[in-house]
Amino acid sequence: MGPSIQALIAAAASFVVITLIFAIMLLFCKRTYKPPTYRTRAVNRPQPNRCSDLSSIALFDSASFDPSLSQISMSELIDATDNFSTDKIIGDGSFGFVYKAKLSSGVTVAIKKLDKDAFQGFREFRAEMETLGKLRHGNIVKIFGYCASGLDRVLIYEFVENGSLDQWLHDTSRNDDVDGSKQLNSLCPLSWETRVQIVRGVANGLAYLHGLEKPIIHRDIKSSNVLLDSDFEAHISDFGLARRIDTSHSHVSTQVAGTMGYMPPEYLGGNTAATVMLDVYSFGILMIEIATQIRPNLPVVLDGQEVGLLEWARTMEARNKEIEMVDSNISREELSEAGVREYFRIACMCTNEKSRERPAMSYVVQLLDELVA
Ligand SMILES: Nc1ncnc2c1ncn2[C@@H]1O[C@H](COP(=O)(O)OP(=O)(O)OP(=O)(O)O)[C@@H](O)[C@H]1O
Repeated sequence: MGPSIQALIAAAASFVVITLIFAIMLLFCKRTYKPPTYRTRAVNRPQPNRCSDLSSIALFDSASFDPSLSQISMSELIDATDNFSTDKIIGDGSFGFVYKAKLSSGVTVAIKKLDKDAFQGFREFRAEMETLGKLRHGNIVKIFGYCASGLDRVLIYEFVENGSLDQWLHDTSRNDDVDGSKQLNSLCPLSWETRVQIVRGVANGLAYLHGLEKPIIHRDIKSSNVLLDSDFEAHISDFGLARRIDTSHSHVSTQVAGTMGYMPPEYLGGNTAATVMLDVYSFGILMIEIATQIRPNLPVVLDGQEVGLLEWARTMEARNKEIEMVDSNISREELSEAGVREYFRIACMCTNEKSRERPAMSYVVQLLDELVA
């Protein structure tokens, strides 16, 4: 009798111990599991910690928006997108999906529906409406209208036919032939001439933003925020992090945000006073990315060692090996040595460690005009 009671107690004790171990493991897994995500926007994204935060930012004053922008009803957007059907998705940004749709007027637009639970989404909506909503320039994407219904916020843009530069540079599926064989289509890879034209367009758009009476810092210049129209003309998009500088100041104090690989050293070091030189640096990195077809956050091998893209580009430039840096898919006959050298010289000027020594975008436009000529 005695041993069987002991055996029972031992069995019960082991059951309790095993259950406890399982419970602890479950708890641990729940805490550490993070769903996979390919959204990589802000390095420092403010999160709502009180309900009032969300409701105060959710309220908006449409009086500060440009009156020429159309306010579009949610029912029209639901009709145009088949109730935001996944078939209509053309992109996925940090704050929601982007849909392609035709409005009842017949205009084709890109519709960005901001995630309802994203606090930053409401800020993005306001920032876009209050900056981009008032801008008119050939190298800046046009906002067509908006929809604010309950907690839903939707931004409606002109549709830019050739999508983002990022896709043209890095999305290899674009090169897949129908039967899956890797055959480059006639536009891929982008020619050197087209790349220089795109760079010039972005420079022109930035020079416009920085030259406004109250300059605008974009703060997130990168290849996925450059859209290409049917003529491969560049249109700067995504003004969710943009800030206006007051006329009496040369900077704006703000939280550090942006995309890794494109942010200047002074900003990464925690300096929260953002100036237009922040965009100049990101633009220089973008120039290197466009020429080399290498993502700025990936390491490059130099003399058998992995280094950052910028360090590699600077070293190669110092060794007069600019042509070797150019994407190997571009025919060498297309390249002029002097032109490529000047291209990288401009990129290196823009990415100077010292922000004060970077050139103004208006001067960069001048240099690029001479390069094109
Ligand atoms: N006006 C537009 N016309 C055509 N395509 C667009 C337009 N706006 C956005 N897209 C597509 O949707 C994608 C997502 O855009 P979005 O600005 O939301 O995010 P992102 O810039 O790619 O990423 P993140 O938000 O992390 O910076 C773009 O890369 C582009 O392919």
